Amino acid sequence: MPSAKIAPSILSSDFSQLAVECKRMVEDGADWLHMGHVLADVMDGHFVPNITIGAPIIKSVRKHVDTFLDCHLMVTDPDKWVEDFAKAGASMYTFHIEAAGEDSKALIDKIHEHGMRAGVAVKPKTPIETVFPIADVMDMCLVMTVEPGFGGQKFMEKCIEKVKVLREKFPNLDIEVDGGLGLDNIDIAANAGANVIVAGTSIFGSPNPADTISKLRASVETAQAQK
Ligand SMILES: O=C(CO)[C@@H](O)[C@H](O)COP(=O)(O)O
Ligand SMILES: [Fe+2]
Repeated sequence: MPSAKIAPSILSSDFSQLAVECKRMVEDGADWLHMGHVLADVMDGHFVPNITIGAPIIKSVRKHVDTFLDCHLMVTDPDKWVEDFAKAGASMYTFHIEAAGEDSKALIDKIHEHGMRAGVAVKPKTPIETVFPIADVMDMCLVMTVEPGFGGQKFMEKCIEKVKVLREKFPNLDIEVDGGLGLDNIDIAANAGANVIVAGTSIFGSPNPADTISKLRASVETAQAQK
């Protein structure tokens, strides 16, 4: 079973202090930093109704931390940004299967050629079976537990069934959950087999982020020990 990793989502950070916020999370025990990217695509409209940050910000953050940068691309044309993110210092490039469709396998190859790990994200309404044909080439599956676009939304428990199905079929795969996760629902995700936990609001909004990170990790490790 792959190890537990806690990835605070910088979407919930103070963007005016981004490097300081990232360093604070690393000092508080974060394994990865989850960098959500929602870019406007002027040709196609938006994948989600929000715009946040892109590769230039990753490049700036990379100067301050050597932590694993887990980049979640919520964009209509994920193929377009691979080179920029690789050059900027991204560690993982996770794209949405809804955006890449039939081109997913070729996109994973391209991400690998650019020296990054490849993650594949699925929105709440997308059946998990859509990733099965590429499961042997992807490095991680991101199961969204909210509709992508914003931090601070309510956890959708029904998405956890997908985590169970994936874990059963792919015991060694990194399975990431993202959206509405915190100490009140982490056990549900951990018991289903998720090992990479994204948490924005619950970590950045905690009076003691180090304690929250440590409790989230303990939940995953306890669930893994019981399997
Ligand atoms: O990808 C996304 C939202 O689309 C996330 O990574 C959020 O940033 C998670 O934030 P919380 O739901 O934990 O506040
Ligand atoms: Fe995310």
